[in-house]
Amino acid sequence: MAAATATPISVSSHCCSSSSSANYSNSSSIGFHQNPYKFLFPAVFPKRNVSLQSKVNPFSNVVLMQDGGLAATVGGVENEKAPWKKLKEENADLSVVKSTVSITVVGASGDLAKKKIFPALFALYYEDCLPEHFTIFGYARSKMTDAELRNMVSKTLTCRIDKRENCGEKMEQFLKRCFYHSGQYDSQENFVELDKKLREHEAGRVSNRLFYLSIPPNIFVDAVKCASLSASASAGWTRVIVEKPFGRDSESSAALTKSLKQYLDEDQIFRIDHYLGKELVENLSVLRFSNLIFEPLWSRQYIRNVQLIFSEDFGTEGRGGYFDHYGIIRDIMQNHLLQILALFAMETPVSLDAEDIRNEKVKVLRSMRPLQIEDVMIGQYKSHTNGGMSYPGYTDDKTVPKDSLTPTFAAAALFIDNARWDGVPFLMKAGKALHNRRAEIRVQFRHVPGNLYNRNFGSDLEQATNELVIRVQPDEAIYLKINNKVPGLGMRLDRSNLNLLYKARYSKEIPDAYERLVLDAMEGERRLFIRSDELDAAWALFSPVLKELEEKKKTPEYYPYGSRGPIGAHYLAARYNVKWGDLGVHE
Ligand SMILES: NC(=O)C1=CN([C@@H]2O[C@H](COP(=O)(O)OP(=O)(O)OC[C@H]3O[C@@H](n4cnc5c(N)ncnc54)[C@H](OP(=O)(O)O)[C@@H]3O)[C@@H](O)[C@H]2O)C=CC1
Ligand SMILES: O=C1O[C@H](COP(=O)(O)O)[C@@H](O)[C@H](O)[C@H]1O
Repeated sequence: MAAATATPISVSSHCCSSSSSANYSNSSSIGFHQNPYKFLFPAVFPKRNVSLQSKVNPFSNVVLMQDGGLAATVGGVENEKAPWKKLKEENADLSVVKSTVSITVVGASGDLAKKKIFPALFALYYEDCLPEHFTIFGYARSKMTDAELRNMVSKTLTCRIDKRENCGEKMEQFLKRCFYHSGQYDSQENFVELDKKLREHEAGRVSNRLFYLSIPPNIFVDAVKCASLSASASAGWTRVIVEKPFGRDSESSAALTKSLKQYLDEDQIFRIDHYLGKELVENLSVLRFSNLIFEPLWSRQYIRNVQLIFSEDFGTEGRGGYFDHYGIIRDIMQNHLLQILALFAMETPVSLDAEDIRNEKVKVLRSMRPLQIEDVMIGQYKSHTNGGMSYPGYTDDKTVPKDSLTPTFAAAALFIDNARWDGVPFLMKAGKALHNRRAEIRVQFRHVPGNLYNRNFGSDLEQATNELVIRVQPDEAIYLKINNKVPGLGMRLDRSNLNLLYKARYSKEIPDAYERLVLDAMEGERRLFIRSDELDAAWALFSPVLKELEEKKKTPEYYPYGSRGPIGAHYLAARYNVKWGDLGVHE
């Protein structure tokens, strides 16, 4: 980062309206070797908003310092352009900021690359969120020319930008920056070839390199080794985004971390959990820490239980081979739902800096009790016929063993043994092939003591419970269920929702989680990525029970494809005097 004494050449700008306390200093992520240029050549990225203040006023100023650094302040200038673009327009001296970013999608021929990564990169390009100089390389074993990669990418660019103005033109420009190199994941020679091509495109600029590992986990380490030894940036930073799964238990996860750290420093590793990039998950901290009305209620004193619910209305279609080795607990609970739980339950961090937030998340995870076998139930979907349509069971998938006991559904009760949350059940429920697709957090508050209106609620006091729902997807919303009087001369009570429905409140589309996360990785913002100690703490909670379930060959409770899931989930909740909030008529 520019020295505090450097004189700013005033350039104000704004690009992406994502919040971020991004760190441009590059001081801790500087390639595999010490980088002598680190303070002189930060990557030229559109600086995003840096504080909560900028959430309210989502525009940031980017200041080019005379020593070539970029600094950001929060300002009020509405300017949708990227800093580098603005710099150019204002004829600022760009010679000091001639750096470039090369993004290599390793596993470019695969499902995730097509479905998420290339569309996210294009969306970032469309929104002017990528730096002026960038190159994208696809890398995989499949033989492809640049033209074939571009064709593949253009066919699968079904992103949210599709219908926007100039989309076709932008896409053409974008595709011209995309290239392909075919190679093995364990061949240093092939990565040397990649390095050579990258250098040609970098054309002598200070290069920063981002590798996105979109490959099966068994080849993560090979690819990291080759990228590290043969294709890391010589002057700028090198970072690697790693996709889950990060192991399948504590031991394998620790082994993976150890292997990765042979070639990378911890701060070069960006372990992605795409749920952390979802808008409503990002908003969780804002909701808690910037509204006086919530934080005082955020404890065992007022909260009866918290529910983290994930459901999908499709099965493992096409991913059965992967899924059968992991199951729903590892696929969804140990990562996505637990990450949300940690953000929900952590203490107030010292600041919004990545390390402060991650420190608090680790603390809360380490205060949790490892999941006990009696506090978990598992299910598996079976085939079902409805209205002449027939839906396959999990084991009908050809890539799944016929006798598989892998859970496609699970419900669990977790506890945080600290002063704030002692005794409050945190219930998780996750399943595939259910009746709807949804991810949400439900917070059920305690009953009003000595409620004057008790008799107006009849016998079911549950009806009167206040509930805060944070619907992560679809139809992103935050709503609070309250009790009110029905207008009229009588005294009849009703239950209503105070509803912040995002699509009604905001016309701007919500970016895909991958856009936010890829941009964060390029900016060196680690807040939404998983640190290794977080990962260890997360596995410590689930590994023992996963082992026990497997050793005991616990049979899952079968539920029909498209149903609301197994009955056992209700019994589990009932043990803790909880009713799932997503089942009522007034969901
Ligand atoms: N797909 C998804 O929705 C999600 C995926 N993930 C994770 O992202 C990563 C990539 O996922 P996805 O794209 O679905 O994976 P794929 O199975 O599509 O694999 C990606 C690429 O890796 C190469 N590959 C596949 N199997 C092997 C193998 N056994 N040995 C060597 N290379 C192989 C193939 O490229 P080629 O043959 O050309 O080399 C393939 O195109 C995985 O870690 C996955 O767990 C995480 C969340 C969601
Ligand atoms: O990580 C995963 O997430 C997807 C669900 O992601 P979403 O953003 O579409 O909700 C899930 O289907 C997949 O099994 C899992 O690996």
